[in-house]
Amino acid sequence: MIKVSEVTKKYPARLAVDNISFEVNRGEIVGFLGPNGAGKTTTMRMLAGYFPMNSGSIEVAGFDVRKDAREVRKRIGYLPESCPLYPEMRVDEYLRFRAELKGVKSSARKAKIAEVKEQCGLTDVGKRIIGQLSKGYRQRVGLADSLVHDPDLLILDEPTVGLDPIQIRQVRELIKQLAERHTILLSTHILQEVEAICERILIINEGKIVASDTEENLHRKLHACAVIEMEVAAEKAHAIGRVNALPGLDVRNSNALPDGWLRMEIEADSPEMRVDLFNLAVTEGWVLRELSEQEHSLEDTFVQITRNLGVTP
Ligand SMILES: Nc1ncnc2c1ncn2[C@@H]1O[C@H](COP(=O)(O)OP(=O)(O)OP(=O)(O)O)[C@@H](O)[C@H]1O
Repeated sequence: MIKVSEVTKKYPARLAVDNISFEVNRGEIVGFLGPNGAGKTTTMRMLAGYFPMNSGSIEVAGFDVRKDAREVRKRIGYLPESCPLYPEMRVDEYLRFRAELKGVKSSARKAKIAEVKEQCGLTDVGKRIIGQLSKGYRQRVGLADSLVHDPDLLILDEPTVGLDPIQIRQVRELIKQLAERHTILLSTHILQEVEAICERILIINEGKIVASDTEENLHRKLHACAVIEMEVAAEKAHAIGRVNALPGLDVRNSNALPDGWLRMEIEADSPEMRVDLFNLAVTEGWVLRELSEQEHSLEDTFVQITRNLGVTP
């Protein structure tokens, strides 16, 4: 659905996108992640045909963004970061205007507008003035606008930025529903958003694509070893010495707790080494009250990927 090949974009004082290539398949929901200034918005604007690139090529549904801009725009629904709505217009009026501009046939316009309003939960606010709506509702109007010409592909740039937690949840639910019928590329720096919505993650950092995989695979690639948390009733120096004496296990943090308990964070070659630790506790006669594998969050993974490149997100 999207094929980006060796694309570069330079601003006068900054190389914003540096020779990136990636693909998005039809039906996929891909999260486009990156720290501030990484190049997400610039890439999305180029994809939507709003920004020229310096070199490389972008195809959307087989059409070249530069040569067949009209065909590409027909197939893309683009929700920019700050949605340029007309605040003095009423919702219905605005959607009619946008549908006309996007070439929706006049005979189909009324039904299409009703459909996207229904999809975006706007049915009751058609007569309201956009500038008087809450930010969450304005965002829905932006989404309805991006859908009105029935595009195959949705490009959503930080769709929940500035919304309150309830609105964020509603917009996420809406995006999930849209994902049933559309291919979606969604930029965000909110990691929970990616976890909640996306099937695959593209990470961009300093204008370069540094990772592209499912969340699970990214975790697996980055965290080949495991961290095990263990709490035992044992004397600190002795217990650490005994754990470290086992091959493939290394105590990286320890904390003596009240009542003689000791908490250890142990790096292990594999999570299965919890069995070795259990056997050690039995042999040593330690009372054991916790033995668990630490979960890696997407945040850990993201920080590690960007830190590996010498950048703090
Ligand atoms: N119109 C512009 N002129 C000059 N430099 C720009 C322009 N737009 C963006 N930049 C710079 O290009 C780089 C990439 O910006 P971009 O907005 O694409 O990043 P982003 O990943 O979307 O960031 P954010 O998460 O903060 O929105 C940044 O260093 C930014 O300052």
